[in-house]
Amino acid sequence: MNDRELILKALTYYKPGKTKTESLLADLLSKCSDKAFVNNFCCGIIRSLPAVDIVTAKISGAGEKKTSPQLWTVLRCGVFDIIYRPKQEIYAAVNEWVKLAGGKKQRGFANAVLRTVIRNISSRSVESPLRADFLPVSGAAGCLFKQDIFSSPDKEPAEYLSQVYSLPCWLVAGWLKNFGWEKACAVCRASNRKPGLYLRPNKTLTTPEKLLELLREEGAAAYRKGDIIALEKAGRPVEKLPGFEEGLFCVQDITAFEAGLLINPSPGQRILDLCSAPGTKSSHLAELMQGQGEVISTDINPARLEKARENKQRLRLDNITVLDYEQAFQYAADRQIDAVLLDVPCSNSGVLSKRLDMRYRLRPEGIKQLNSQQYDIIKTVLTRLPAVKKLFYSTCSVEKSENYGILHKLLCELDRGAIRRTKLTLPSDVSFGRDGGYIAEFTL
Ligand SMILES: C[S@@+](CC[C@H](N)C(=O)[O-])C[C@H]1O[C@@H](n2cnc3c(N)ncnc32)[C@H](O)[C@@H]1O
Repeated sequence: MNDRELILKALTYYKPGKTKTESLLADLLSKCSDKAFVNNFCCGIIRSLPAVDIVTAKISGAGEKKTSPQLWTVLRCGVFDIIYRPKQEIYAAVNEWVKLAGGKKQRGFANAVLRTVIRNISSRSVESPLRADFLPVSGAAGCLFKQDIFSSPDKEPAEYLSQVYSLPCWLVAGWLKNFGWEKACAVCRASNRKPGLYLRPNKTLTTPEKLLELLREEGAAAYRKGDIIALEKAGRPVEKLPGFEEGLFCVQDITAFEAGLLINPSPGQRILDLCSAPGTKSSHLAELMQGQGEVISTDINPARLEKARENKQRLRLDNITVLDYEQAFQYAADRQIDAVLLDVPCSNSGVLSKRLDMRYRLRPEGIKQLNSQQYDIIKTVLTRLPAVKKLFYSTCSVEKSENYGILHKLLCELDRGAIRRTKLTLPSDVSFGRDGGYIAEFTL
């Protein structure tokens, strides 16, 4: 099977929100020949399926229910190639997909639909303001159609953004309410970008300069952004990069890195990281403490906590104590704790570009459930470790109810304590991009 046949086979049975994209991709990548093409194509199309389906249905009159799964997938792949890969020679791309449509009748149908889509496009790559005949693809550039395809951004802004960026309408409506039009558009764009990969050098073992040199010597395309290294092209899995086994770096986005800088623990302090797995923030705190003091690292999920143990070993950070959940509370109760970090489970709405499936799984009820889980995690600390006075609460969500909303509710109910500092970062696609996230320091 060639790469397109493999993609077609995998995507024919893809069910948004149900199929596990990670396993789908892992399986595909183990069989294909051009890994970068297959990975980019599949991630791109999975992110954009609703927009692709709207274009296909509107222009051709064809619908998912009226065609076989294989034929519908051929149309999806063809439309995606036409719109989202504007550098591709258009008819060559279409022909490749048409060939895979099945018998003569199906091939004729796919050919007719894809050529109708092409005829309805005035430009595959042009900068335009957001309009009902425009589908943004990358930054301000996108595909301009000869007819209106989407809702009017002026009359139904949430509907429009939800359609062109393939995001749930209720989620976009919340962003519009909380951030306004410009910022909500930027969050939508960032949620659909191909995410950048950043490495945090382990400063107890190396420096950003030395790590950069090592990576470049081995052929990786990388550059420094302050203390972080942006990896443009690794050419291999992260675990195979030079310095990984030796613990010289950890994969971490700039936003999560800045959360560690905000916590800024001093050497000699003792910090409890209660939701620590797989240990990325724990290791950053331990590094910032220059190998002194102690980070107590635990998590309710033992399998995930094992990853934190592995990371501690790999990064050679002796000032991290990884303990099972119950054991960690007993250990912490007998010691002075300077601060607790609660990097709680969340909707991931700030990292949708990385969590490909999340946009199809998110529901308002799900966020309400997370809210009570988030609240309960803080309450557990207050009940079980009453001597703790300083806490950091963080998420990779940009939803108000998961961030400020939780802390506000808590402090109102307690009628004591104060929020000292907060930092909300919206995801961005500007210069290599960054995740969205929230961190707050509060005291009791
Ligand atoms: C966002 S992840 C943490 C990421 C981690 N801080 C890092 O930087 O690598 C949230 C974690 O919270 C854990 N978790 C969920 N409920 C919890 C609870 N009640 N107590 C402690 N941890 C919990 C999950 O198992 C998950 O590993």
